[in-house]
Amino acid sequence: MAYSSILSLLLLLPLLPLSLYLLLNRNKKKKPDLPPGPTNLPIVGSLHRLGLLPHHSLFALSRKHGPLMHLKLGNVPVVVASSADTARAFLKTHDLDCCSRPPLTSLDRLSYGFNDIAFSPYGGQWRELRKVCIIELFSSKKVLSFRPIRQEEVDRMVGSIASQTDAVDLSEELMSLANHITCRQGKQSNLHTYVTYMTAVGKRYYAPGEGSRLKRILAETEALFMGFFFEDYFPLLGWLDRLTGMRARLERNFSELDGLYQEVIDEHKDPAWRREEDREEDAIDALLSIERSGANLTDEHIKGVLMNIFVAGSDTSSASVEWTMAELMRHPSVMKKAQEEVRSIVGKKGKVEESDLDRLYYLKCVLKEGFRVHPIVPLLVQRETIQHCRVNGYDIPAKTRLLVNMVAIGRDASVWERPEEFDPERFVGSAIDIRGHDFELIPFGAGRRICPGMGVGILVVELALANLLYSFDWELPEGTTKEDIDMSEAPGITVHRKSHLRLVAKRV
Ligand code: HEM
Repeated sequence: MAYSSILSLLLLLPLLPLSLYLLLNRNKKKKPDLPPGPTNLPIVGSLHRLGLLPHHSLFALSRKHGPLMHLKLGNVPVVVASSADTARAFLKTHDLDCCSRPPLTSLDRLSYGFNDIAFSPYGGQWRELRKVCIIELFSSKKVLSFRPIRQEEVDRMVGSIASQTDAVDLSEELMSLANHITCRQGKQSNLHTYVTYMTAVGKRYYAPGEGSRLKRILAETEALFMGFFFEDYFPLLGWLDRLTGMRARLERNFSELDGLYQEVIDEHKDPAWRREEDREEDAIDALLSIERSGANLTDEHIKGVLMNIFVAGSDTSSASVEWTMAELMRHPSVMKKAQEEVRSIVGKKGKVEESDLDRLYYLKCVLKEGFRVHPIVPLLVQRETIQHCRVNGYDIPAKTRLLVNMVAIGRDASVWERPEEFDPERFVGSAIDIRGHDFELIPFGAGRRICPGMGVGILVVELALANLLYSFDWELPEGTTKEDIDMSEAPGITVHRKSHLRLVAKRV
């Protein structure tokens, strides 16, 4: 008996290492099968590869590593979607797994601890705030009710351009248009201001003096959004942000913006202001009355929403028209065709109105091509995965940052013929739309976090461009040719031209 036990023990002996291996690895997780990507250096990962225009650096990397790429920025895992298919996988198939936002240092501070829509993590609070704002700011009824204001401001821009004999700074005119629409001044005095087309910021912060103040503050906000904070990539080194001065800059910008928002809120809380006869109820009133009703909404949420509107609502529309006008100047035959369309459809009426826009088919093709070649928010707004998902057979762990690269998607040679060329004809007869269903072209994003201002953004851009083409013939300043037009980009979440677009406008 003892002999047979010893024998079976001896026979089992070779299996011992295998059993030990299985025992030791029982609780170990399988290593995730991550998408391919560049080799990451210790500590910095691939941060050194990004440069000032990360959408272009990432596009170059995706040509080497493919449409789904994994890399590390500092300590942080990042995936980059660079094709329509991978964008669809993240923003449609796995939208719920990927619809949060990363808690970046600057966003945290400037959104009052994520009490906003654009930068707050996915959850009940974001859903509530987005719902209120969609009803109060972005519903078709609201957008329609602000139509006269959009028209008046576009007319004002046309008048201002017509009054200039030298080359016009079109970038400045468009920026001014977008800001006027956002911060619409009231009829009477600067205290008795009334509704804006979407918020009601009250005073004309873009008026001389106030305007340059707002512009400077917002330029700094943009710079801080793109600024490098150690905390975001190396959480243990967050204290270095004090040494670099970034923390102090952030605090300064925060308190300037806070002062501005507080003024708007105090004004709306003032009983005299509230009784003002001429004043229609606006979004701030609506948010304040929800606050008064005891709902879980505070002044900080209202300030967070104001920040979103200042940042997301104005320079996006102006940049879209600016880039498209620059391309039209480089492509005179396209300009001519677009002008012929708008002039023949609108006739001798004197201006283009919103009711004309539906008939301007070629103009819409021109704008689509503008968005394809120059996506204004080229990496959308960074997202963060909420839970693990599998895309294209690869693991995408929870808490991975997601970048969707619109530059790569817009120049994907397997989708677009001659992708480097600006040619609106490619959209003639094409069913591709820009409203978040066709992932080849999603300038407003897609899925749950799609831009809620898309409807109004499209109207402003179409109305402004149509009137510029209808009212003027455009020439380059004397001594310059179309080859001289500088098409370089300035760094930022929203991509602007590096140099202002200056053109000579001839009234027709
Ligand atoms: C041509 C004009 C515009 C463009 C190209 C644009 C583009 C975008 C893009 C790409 C996103 C990110 C979407 C995503 O993550 O999937 C976004 C988000 C957003 N946009 Fe716009 N936008 C424009 C106009 C506006 C306007 C006029 C407003 C409002 C005043 C606005 C308010 C917002 C807000 C609040 C978000 C955050 C949505 C969320 O996270 O839930 N945008 N926009």
